[in-house]
Amino acid sequence: MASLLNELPSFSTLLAAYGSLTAMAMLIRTILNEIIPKPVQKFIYSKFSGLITNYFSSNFTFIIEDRWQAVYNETYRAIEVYLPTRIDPSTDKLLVGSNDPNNPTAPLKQNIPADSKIIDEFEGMTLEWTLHVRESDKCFIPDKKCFHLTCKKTVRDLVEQRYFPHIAKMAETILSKRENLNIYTYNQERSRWESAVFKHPATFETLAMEPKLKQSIMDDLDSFMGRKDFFENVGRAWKRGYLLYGPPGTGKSSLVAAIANYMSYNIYDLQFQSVRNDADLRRILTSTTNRSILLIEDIDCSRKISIDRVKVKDKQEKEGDSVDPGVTLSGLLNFIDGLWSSCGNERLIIFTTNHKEKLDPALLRPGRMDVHIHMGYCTPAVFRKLATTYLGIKDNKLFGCIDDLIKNVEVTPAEVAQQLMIKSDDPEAAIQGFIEFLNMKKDEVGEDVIQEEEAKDTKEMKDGKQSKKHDETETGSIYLT
Ligand SMILES: Nc1ncnc2c1ncn2[C@@H]1O[C@H](COP(=O)(O)OP(=O)(O)OP(=O)(O)O)[C@@H](O)[C@H]1O
Repeated sequence: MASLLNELPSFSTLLAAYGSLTAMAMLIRTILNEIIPKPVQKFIYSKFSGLITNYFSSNFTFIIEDRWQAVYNETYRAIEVYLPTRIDPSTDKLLVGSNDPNNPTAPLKQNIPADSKIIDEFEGMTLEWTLHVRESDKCFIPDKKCFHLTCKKTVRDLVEQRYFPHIAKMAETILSKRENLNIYTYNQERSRWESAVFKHPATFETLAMEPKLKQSIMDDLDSFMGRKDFFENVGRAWKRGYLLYGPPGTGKSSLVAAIANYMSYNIYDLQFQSVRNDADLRRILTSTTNRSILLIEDIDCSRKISIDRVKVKDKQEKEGDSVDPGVTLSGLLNFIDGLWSSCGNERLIIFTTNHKEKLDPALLRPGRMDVHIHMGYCTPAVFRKLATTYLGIKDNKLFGCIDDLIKNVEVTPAEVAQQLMIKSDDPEAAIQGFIEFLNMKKDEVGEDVIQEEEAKDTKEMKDGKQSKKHDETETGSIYLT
């Protein structure tokens, strides 16, 4: 032991060695500082420290962004639905609010604010969630959102195999039990869909329509709903396109509401003015969810979509490739029945128009919109349904007289409803008032016009053609392409 102590360097020798080493290190550091630029030093340091932290850290982080390549990320969507159900009382921050204008006292909805932590427990694992939002500096590019899920490295596989499928399943259950439907509108400034609670009272029960027409629409919807295998087997995208056309006030919007209520689908109401171009349209459409209705109302009024495609092409040729054609019909059709149509399942696409004749023929080609539904003027059957709804009566001695008048006067269900509502507490007076209204309308149109119509109808009958007024304009019809 004594000899070992003798062999150890003395304290002064150690001190001297330490001094020289320190001086050498400082010299090397000064030389490196001189030679290596600061940004490179920083980079090397961050990589080095990152490696050390990763090596020694026992945590693993999954990052789930809102979009996955070209489409909305379904995993992100499931987390968005599931996570608010895991908010516990210890949370120190919460987003709260309501989007139900019909019910201001409805229970507050809760959501997760950016950068705050949510802890979830699953099968003995502790999982820490944070929502990160990166604000976009360009108004037409949406903010980037992502969830970070941090867990122990040791349970990473378990999280992938058990926890994520659990979230997907839970989200589906939550969505299937949702009490309210939503209606979405696209906010161009914030580049995102924004929702409000959709509580429209229209149902197939309240809708006044020719019974056969109504039944055939319901049958068509039934044969669409829940038939994933059928659509797969016949090689079609699980989508259905409806074109509703007819004069204003014949119930096109009411039918859309009735369909949404019948199917329990949310509505995405798209105004073409808020779409810049086809790329924008594709991004907007791929951000909609399954089991929903994409509604484009008054499609004939969309200046952009009805731009003559030949004119755009001419302009492009004249002014070079820089001309942005905006939204083109082909861009829209590509989503309806082109290659992009297979993105998403169980979707209805509904266009409405007051002027079918103004639509681009490409949209009307067989197979494009699967079903064309004509919403026509009031018929005796439609009147009776409205009388039952608004006056609570199924029959009246004056109904025969109304039937005769209705066959000769173009009156919309909206007009009928309005008239009947005036005296809904006194059915007799309401019926009398309605007859007066019909007579007034008849006089306005003028006897000679009616005679002209009748002469035309008779001629068409003689020629073997069907009367347009009775076939389409009045009664409504359904046409499967
Ligand atoms: N077929 C109908 N059955 C019951 N109510 C109807 C019907 N058609 C119209 N109405 C009543 O008239 C109102 C207006 O109808 P709606 O907005 O559905 O017509 P529209 O065809 O969509 O009109 P527009 O083309 O102007 O948008 C509705 O709120 C509803 O009360």
